[in-house]
Amino acid sequence: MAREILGVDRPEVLEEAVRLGAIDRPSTLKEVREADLVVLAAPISRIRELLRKLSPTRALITDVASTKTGIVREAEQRGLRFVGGHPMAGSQLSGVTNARPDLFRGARYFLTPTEHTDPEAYREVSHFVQRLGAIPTAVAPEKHDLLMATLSHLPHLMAAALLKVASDISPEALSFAGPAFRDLTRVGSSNPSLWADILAENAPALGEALGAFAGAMAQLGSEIQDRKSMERRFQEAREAYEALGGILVDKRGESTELAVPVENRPGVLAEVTTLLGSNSINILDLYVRHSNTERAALVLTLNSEDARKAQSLLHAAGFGAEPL
Ligand SMILES: NC(=O)c1ccc[n+]([C@@H]2O[C@H](COP(=O)([O-])OP(=O)(O)OC[C@H]3O[C@@H](n4cnc5c(N)ncnc54)[C@H](O)[C@@H]3O)[C@@H](O)[C@H]2O)c1
Ligand SMILES: O=C(O)C(=O)C[C@]1(C(=O)O)C=C[C@@H](O)C=C1
Repeated sequence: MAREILGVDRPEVLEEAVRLGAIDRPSTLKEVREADLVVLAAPISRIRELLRKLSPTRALITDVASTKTGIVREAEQRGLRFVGGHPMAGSQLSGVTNARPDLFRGARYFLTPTEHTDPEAYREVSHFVQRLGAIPTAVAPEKHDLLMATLSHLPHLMAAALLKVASDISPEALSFAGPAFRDLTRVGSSNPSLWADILAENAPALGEALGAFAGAMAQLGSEIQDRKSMERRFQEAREAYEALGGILVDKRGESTELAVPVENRPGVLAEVTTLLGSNSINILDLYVRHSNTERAALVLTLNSEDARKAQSLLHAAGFGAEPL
């Protein structure tokens, strides 16, 4: 039987989703109660409301919300066939126009089963996640929320705080900011109502994370004139940074990181990406390693066969390109 993807949202969102090919046709909550799989991708407070509106149903339901404990509890209280989910992918952008088919490729995707989760339901959702190109990772809902408090929610609060501190200096202070400030504050432009929802939902765990952060800042503050201990702190920070998980590339296809040193000039990123794209080389992940404002290295993650091809194409075009 042919698969059909239905969407439920405001009419203008559904119209755009059909135009982009994200859904086959608009639908209603009543109709999706009969679906094989329902993915709830609304703000957290709306997801709780949707769980209530969908009950009772035998459909397998999952969600993508950034916090898990409250939603999983609500679904279980309603006796729904539910497996909580949370993709560690996305951006500060929102709305269907920013949807991308490759958004989840290589990303970690948390699933939060509990002792009440039907193993068959878990297998089905896990299979769905793998079909999106993501890597399912099981974790208990409470542990998930504790981890996210530090790894996602605290950085969003920090971005808001940094932007406020700089804006308070003087009206033009922000216009003088360099790459470090920009890197640290990107998520400060995230959707305000979505983030108000996420932060309120995870307030207890976030309180702990904020306390730990305030303690760490106070400690650093007390040591800033002690060069030895500052050096040790930055050495520790550097080692922790090296251990950061980035995009998870599917281990079935071996991958290689290629560093491409470039000058900071208009169009340089487009030159590299167009060269690779026009030779059918897919960039699995990309980040910029800054050294100063004149030069930087583009670090490209490619599958190993593509990396060899990319290296010779880049050399022929006058770029350096060395595996890391
Ligand atoms: N943006 C990210 O980076 C990211 C990453 C992982 C998880 N999430 C989670 O994904 C969820 C959605 O976030 P987003 O960034 O995609 O937001 P978004 O604003 O892009 O999309 C949310 C959509 O939900 C719709 N909606 C709101 N109430 C609804 C209802 N009652 N019924 C049907 N549709 C409704 C909105 O009209 C909108 O189209 C949130 O729970 C968020 O925590 C976001
Ligand atoms: O990259 C970003 O802009 C994000 O905010 C993505 C991000 C995060 O890493 O914190 C934000 C919220 C989601 O729940 C998952 C991922």
